[in-house]
Amino acid sequence: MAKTWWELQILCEPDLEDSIFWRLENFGCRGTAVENKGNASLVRAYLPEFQAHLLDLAALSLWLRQDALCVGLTAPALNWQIINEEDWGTSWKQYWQPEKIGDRFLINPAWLPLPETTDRLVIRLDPGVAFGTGNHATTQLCLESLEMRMSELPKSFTRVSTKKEPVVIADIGCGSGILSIGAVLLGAEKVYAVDTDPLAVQSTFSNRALNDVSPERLVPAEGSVDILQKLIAQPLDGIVCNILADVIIELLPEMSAIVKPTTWAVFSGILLEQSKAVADALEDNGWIVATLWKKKEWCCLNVRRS
Ligand SMILES: C[S@@+](CC[C@H](N)C(=O)[O-])C[C@H]1O[C@@H](n2cnc3c(N)ncnc32)[C@H](O)[C@@H]1O
Repeated sequence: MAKTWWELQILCEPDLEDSIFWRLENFGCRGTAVENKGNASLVRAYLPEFQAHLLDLAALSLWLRQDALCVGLTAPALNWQIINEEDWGTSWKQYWQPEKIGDRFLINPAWLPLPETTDRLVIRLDPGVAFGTGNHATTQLCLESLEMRMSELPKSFTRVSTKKEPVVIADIGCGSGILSIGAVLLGAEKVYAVDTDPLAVQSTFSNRALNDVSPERLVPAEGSVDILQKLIAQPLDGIVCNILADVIIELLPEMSAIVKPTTWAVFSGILLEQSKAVADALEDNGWIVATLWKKKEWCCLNVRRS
């Protein structure tokens, strides 16, 4: 575990938030938060000190500048400082507030009290070092798609299943487990949550406990489609996969082994300009693209097997 961390502070135009989050995620940052500063946004992110040299931070600054100038926006200002282990966990938490997503979800940070009354499905989260606080457009698109897909399940369906035909889902690239927990709350009988990053798997385990989801209903595992092939007893009813477009395209052929003619899937992590390449790859691998939903520069493809 790192003893010291870089705290990065990026003051930017609000329209740049998503591309900055994505850059930071790829840079290896753990935990990002955003605060409104008048007409601007202040993005904070944290990275173990040993993972980046000053030169890397300078390069990051250049990338952020280029990303902004490419879309005709003002270059953001990046500042950094070193902070201690004890401080990093608490420093970004104070900027992360409960957030409603779609018609049915409320994301509640683990350290804040639950609302006294709500008609929403509450996902309690402490993402720790994993991606998935719910404030990224791609996560929101996936939750909204799951909501739409799974609204056919009986309204009375809750954690205690009474449903005759269980819905079994895989969350590929689970991060904090936010989509897996969302799927369980919407009525999935069982969700397999896989991620190649062991810290993400650890985070999904913790969030499973935090949301009182039983180990039978949410099964986290380190790996990708390969591990799913070993874990599942029968083909999946649904897949949700929020990873980068290139990774999705690479994983598609392997997915054929875990689906059946009625399987549906939600793919996100796709920039609008990459949507055609992903849609073509999906069709080449036996999927029918039903809808494309967009938010900011990101999109989500809702697809089905037949
Ligand atoms: C954008 S995050 C999504 C997290 C969460 N599902 C959400 O929607 O907020 C993508 C996750 O995919 C994981 N990942 C990257 N490549 C992967 C692969 N080939 N197989 C499985 N997971 C992968 C990363 O470690 C990361 O946690």
